[in-house]
Amino acid sequence: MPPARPTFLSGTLTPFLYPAFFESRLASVACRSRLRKPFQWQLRCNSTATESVNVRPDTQSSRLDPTADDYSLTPFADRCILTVEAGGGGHGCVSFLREKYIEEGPANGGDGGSGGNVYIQAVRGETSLHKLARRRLIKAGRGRNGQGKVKGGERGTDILITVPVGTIVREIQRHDPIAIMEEEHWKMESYEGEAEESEEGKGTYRKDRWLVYPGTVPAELNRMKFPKLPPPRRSHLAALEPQAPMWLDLDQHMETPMLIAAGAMGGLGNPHFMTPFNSRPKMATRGDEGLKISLQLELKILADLGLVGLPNAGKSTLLRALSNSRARVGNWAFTTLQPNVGTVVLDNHKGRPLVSSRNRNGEIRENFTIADVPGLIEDAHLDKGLGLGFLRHIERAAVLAFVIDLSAGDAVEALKLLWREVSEYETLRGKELNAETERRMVTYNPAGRSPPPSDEPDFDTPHLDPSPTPLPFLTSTPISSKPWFVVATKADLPDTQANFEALQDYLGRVSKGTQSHPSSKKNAWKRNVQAVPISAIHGEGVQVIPQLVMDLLDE
Ligand SMILES: Nc1nc2c(ncn2[C@@H]2O[C@H](COP(=O)(O)OP(=O)(O)OP(=O)(O)O)[C@@H](O)[C@H]2O)c(=O)[nH]1
Ligand SMILES: [Mg+2]
Repeated sequence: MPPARPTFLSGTLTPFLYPAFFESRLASVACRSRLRKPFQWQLRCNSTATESVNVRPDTQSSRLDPTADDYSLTPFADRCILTVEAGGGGHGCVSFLREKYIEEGPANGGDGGSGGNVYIQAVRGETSLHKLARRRLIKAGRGRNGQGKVKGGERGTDILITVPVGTIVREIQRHDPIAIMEEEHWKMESYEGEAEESEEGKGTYRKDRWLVYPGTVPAELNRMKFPKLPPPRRSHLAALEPQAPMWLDLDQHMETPMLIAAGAMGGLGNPHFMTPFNSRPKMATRGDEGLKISLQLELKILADLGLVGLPNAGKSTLLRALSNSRARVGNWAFTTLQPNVGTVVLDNHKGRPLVSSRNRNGEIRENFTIADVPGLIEDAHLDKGLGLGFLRHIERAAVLAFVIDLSAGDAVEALKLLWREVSEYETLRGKELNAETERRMVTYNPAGRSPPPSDEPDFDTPHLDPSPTPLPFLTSTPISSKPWFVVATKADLPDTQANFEALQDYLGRVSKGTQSHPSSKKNAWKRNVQAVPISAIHGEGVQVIPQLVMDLLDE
């Protein structure tokens, strides 16, 4: 008599889970996938229908059971430090009208063009910051210099930085040349006083601010009377810049870019310095330097679904089964060494969507993303294996799927081990956060005493530090309070059914509250925790996952 059919999310289980079925057909595939490890090959194939299996290991690979060299590696970075620089202004021009019969015409030098602006835009479809991580400096174009015949210089080219939705932009340090010039200007104003004012508002020659007529010799330069420097000017677009220090949470797709650094103003041409006493001024001002800001970009949300599992559990195969990803799959631990983010298309606009769901803004969801991270091992929270970096990625997924290999021993124990690591990490992060809050706490400082030395970032440094200290990692929702479910994989292998039933029974008790949550955290999420049996290698059982993820994303 066949064993009783267990009920699952979709009602009944597909036939691949039945021992009689896989012994005759699927064991051949299992053997092939294990051929790359000699011990397992012997173990497995001794027990099942090995004689009928005549499969050469690397010739019959499929998309879901690829050979180890059939993969594409997508570069990935979830954090980067970047310096953005607004374009500097072009210089003003010193020129005079020259025409037939007008030998010494009036000044006609044009103003310099303003520098290009730097914009940022969060767009759907981007999943990584690796392109920006490669470029440490992003600079907008400089304005062109003014020309004769009162021709103004051309504006510098703007730069648009595109980042994935869910990026947090934090400022580390900034160098604002206009702020420095403004300060200098007001100091001069107050010190010089009226005595200087009466002297025709005379200024002095400064090489960094003035440009003189080409060919002016030093002796002539000493005799030249320079007017007072004009007050520093900011582009009117600077009013649209976010307030300093910048902290942007770009958690939505942006239709239009946002300005983060406005280009500097161009210098003034010589007609600006004409006076009744000097109709042919031989000086113009230089263009201003652009604003420089060091920014730390970090992905707050890595993906909608994060796959958590022991090494070799089948996470990358599951990612391949759900998306078009070509993540590397191999029958050994730590095949995956950096996160792979795949996109599951729900609606390709070619008929009825796979799942119809709307996000919090009411927009129809066309896809969702999955992050396949390297496997966790015992004591991963102590940075063992590939350690803390990957626990940090798990922290940034909205929903978690614990991938458990049904053929690798007690599934409940495996789940408990994973949760233990995750919750230890959560405790560690909590402690780090408390220390950080204490450090930033404002202490009462009675008037008259000098304030304690501050280690806050300096927001107006004369020169930017080329390799600034990174800011602490962002904090997000505690992992245990995220919605989660279990993907019980390799259900096509023999003797996995009892293991699955025990797992389902355990999760039922956790949901009802008769069993403590595997993380042992108080506010842990445990509303109807589901277990989905699948065979990722055959793409069976995975169809229910998109709907389940959509339901949990709406939680
Ligand atoms: N029989 C069977 N084998 C599977 C299934 N899913 C994955 N495998 C095999 O299990 C092995 C490991 O699969 P991976 O997807 O690389 O596992 P992983 O969890 O990504 O491993 P790491 O990247 O090392 O953490 C491969 O040989 C797969 O072919 C399944 O559903 N059934
Ligand atoms: Mg993998």
